Amino acid sequence: LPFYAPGYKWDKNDLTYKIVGYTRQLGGSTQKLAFRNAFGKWSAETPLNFREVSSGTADIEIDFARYSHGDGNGNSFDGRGGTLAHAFFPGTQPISGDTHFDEDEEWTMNRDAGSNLEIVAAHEFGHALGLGHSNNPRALMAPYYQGYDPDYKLDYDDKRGIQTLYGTPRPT
Ligand SMILES: CC(C)C[C@H](CC(=O)NO)C(=O)N[C@H]1Cc2cn(c3ccccc23)CCCCCCNC1=O
Ligand SMILES: [Ca+2]
Ligand SMILES: [Zn+2]
Ligand SMILES: [Zn+2]
Repeated sequence: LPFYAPGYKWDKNDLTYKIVGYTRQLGGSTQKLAFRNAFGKWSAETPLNFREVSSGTADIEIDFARYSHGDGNGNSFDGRGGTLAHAFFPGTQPISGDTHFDEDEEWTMNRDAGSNLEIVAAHEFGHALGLGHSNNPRALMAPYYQGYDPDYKLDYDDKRGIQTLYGTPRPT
């Protein structure tokens, strides 16, 4: 079970997220839905709940940025292609859990072109919850974007990693 960052996890099940910035390439409601669905993949396998907030601070802050954008030297984006997005592991820093998307990518939804925002978001949120990369090429947490899949889902590997951190859903 080496596929998660040892020690980094949230110590609560109710997490908040805030969409700080949007891309101009997709409608705002499309982006909200993409993030909601991406969080839903993880909440379906754990006791975690995600709530969007529009003011104040949140555990996970989502934004789009390009090249150097103020979160440390090694974290600059690189224009179209290359790195698509990145996220910070859970923790107590303001940047902990934050997720950034490279604005220079072609962000798409529901079509086989560019980079699918929901799938990339689901990968990044895995990091924001404490997962590292998987060496299973079929896993969502694999380090390479696997292209558009209208029926993408968590691989067994992803479920095993997240449940190691947070356990399984609790009966309501
Ligand atoms: C998993 C994904 C959602 C997030 C990861 C980054 C990541 O792990 N974030 O948490 C990502 O962007 N991986 C690169 C890895 C990568 C592939 N190449 C690269 C060329 C240069 C730099 C990086 C890459 C070859 C060319 C293809 C470039 C376009 C696709 N890019 C990738 O798959
Ligand atoms: Ca890029
Ligand atoms: Zn960043
Ligand atoms: Zn990653």
